[in-house]
Amino acid sequence: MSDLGRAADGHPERTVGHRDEQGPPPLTVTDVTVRFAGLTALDSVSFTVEPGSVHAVIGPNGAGKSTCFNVLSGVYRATSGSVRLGATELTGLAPHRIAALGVARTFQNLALPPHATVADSMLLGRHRLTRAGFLATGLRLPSAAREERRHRARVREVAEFVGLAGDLDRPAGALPYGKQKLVELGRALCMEPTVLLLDEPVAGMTADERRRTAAVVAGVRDSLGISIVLVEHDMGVVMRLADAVTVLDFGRRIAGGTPAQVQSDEAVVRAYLGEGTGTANEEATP
Ligand SMILES: Nc1ncnc2c1ncn2[C@@H]1O[C@H](COP(=O)(O)OP(=O)(O)OP(=O)(O)O)[C@@H](O)[C@H]1O
Repeated sequence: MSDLGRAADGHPERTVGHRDEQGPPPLTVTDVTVRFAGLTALDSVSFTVEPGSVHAVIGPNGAGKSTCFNVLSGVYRATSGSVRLGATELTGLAPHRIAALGVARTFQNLALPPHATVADSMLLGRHRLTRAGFLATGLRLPSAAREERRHRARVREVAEFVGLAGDLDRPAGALPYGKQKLVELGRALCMEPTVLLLDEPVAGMTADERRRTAAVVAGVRDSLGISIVLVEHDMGVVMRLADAVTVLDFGRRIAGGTPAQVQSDEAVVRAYLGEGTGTANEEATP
């Protein structure tokens, strides 16, 4: 894969890179249904994540967002329907196979090794790209050392992109929460994904951290051309970042379109009002 693109904060010195000419393939969700012992968590949901776009999946509590995320990442198996990346069927594949096909994810709750440095945490993302076997690495053969140097250089580039260049040698667990979330994002980027699945990336963050993270996510799309699926409660971030929005309610897709379209959609407003948390645009300014 190519160099990283311009950093999300628009840092002028960083080079703009390009992904391959064709960009990532579309991620197509078709008629996905998930049932848990009598409860239909997703009911024939379809949407397409266009290449290089941010596609948000929103909805009131219990709407099926997490279930949808878990189907895309392979944690849950759809009862019926399909998920395809380009022509490749992802339905029923194990999470590591889906990751190996270029669909990386972050977690809603932090999933970092507590004492590892930022660099080592992000290096974990390079695992599937590592060629040297255990033996070569264990024996510290020159080929393995060369490969590790290459991966560490890449980790540095990614760290710079997400704004963590100054934190590489610090224990990830000692960083402020917002930065720890960026380490997770960086680790996912280190996998060189074509699609990034973000599970509530700004949950629990301060306003400043939210803004910074949103800028990094926008940079991932704009500079790297990676498609992003964003499951997020923060409407301000969704409305600012998303190119397209799918709205779920009680497991059904009740609306889809641009942020402006879904914001004024009656069914969407009703769904959010029904939850008693206000309208979909209540939190429009993060
Ligand atoms: N593993 C499971 N077993 C049984 N039921 C589940 C499971 N996971 C989710 N559900 C149910 O499926 C429905 C959809 O839940 P889901 O967590 O996908 O919604 P959500 O939109 O992510 O909600 P929230 O915003 O509260 O996180 C809910 O009724 C939930 O209780």
